[in-house]
Amino acid sequence: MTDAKTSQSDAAIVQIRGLHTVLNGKTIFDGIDLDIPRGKVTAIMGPSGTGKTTLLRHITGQLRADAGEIRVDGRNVPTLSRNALFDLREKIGFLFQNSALLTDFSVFENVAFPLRQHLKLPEELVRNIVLTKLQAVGLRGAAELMPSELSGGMARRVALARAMIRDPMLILYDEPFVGLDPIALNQVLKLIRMLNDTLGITSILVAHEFAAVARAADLVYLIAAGKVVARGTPAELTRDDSPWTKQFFGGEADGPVPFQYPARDYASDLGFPSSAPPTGTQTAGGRDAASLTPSAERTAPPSPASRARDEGVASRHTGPKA
Ligand SMILES: Nc1ncnc2c1ncn2[C@@H]1O[C@H](COP(=O)(O)OP(=O)(O)OP(=O)(O)O)[C@@H](O)[C@H]1O
Repeated sequence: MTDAKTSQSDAAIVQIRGLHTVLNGKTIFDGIDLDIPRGKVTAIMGPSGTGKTTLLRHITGQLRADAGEIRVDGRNVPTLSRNALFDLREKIGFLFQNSALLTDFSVFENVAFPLRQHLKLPEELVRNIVLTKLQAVGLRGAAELMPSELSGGMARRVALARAMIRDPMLILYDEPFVGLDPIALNQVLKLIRMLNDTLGITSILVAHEFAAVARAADLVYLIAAGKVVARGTPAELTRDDSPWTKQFFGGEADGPVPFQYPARDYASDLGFPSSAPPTGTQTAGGRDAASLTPSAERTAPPSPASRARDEGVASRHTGPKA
């Protein structure tokens, strides 16, 4: 695992220790430790379904962990009262991939919404704050447009203005680049970096696009199979040659990231006697936490049942391939 000069525990705004999460019987996190350095852009990457959004939900206290500490700005989130949690969330901005704009409200009213919802400010002040944020994302001139009149990239930037409206200490971006053309993607990317630096906030960026992440992030965590499998600057991860980083950043179909979603033994699912050993707790990556060996390193010949499970192509009529 690589290391990064940028992260030190004492500078971390988010500190996660020993995080364990099981959802629907599936282990999503199997003892994760993670530090998000203050004032930096940290990317969380990993295969689909590995728990990146779940991690964001832990940070905001929307989802309780089965075990572990999640400290945000020094406060242990799982132990916070309802009011303390509410106070904490006031300091966190969110940007989701679908932008989540209110379709019946103008751009101006969408951005003003969090101010109007929580604070009783004079209208002139609301107007100044909203226009300042819209100016920062380049859309002051679009203040009177409705969401249906915006391109995907513009909608994302409006959502970004709304996420910043209350000057958060931390912004969480959940796949902010999805569906954007290269120009819009680069605009959002530049904004994430620029707002982080000029406003002195901390950003957590969940994204799949490594080329974009490499340009915006100071630090990258790669999560897979319930664990942090790599951590470092984008340059460090590019050089890292562990099977996880090679497969994930090389976009290769084969490697430790399994193709199959965790499932019961294939042969017994098809009504044949099972020759597979009993499986332990499945991780989000779909493999037992204790058996993260890349497939190339497995030495024993596969049993018919495990071959059928790996290949996943046998039909109900022919049964698993022998
Ligand atoms: N509330 C829930 N109850 C049960 N299972 C859940 C719940 N939320 C998420 N999961 C499961 O947890 C796993 C992780 O989901 P999550 O959305 O965090 O993954 P992700 O890494 O963000 O995926 P993607 O990159 O595809 O968005 C998935 O297998 C999902 O089905």
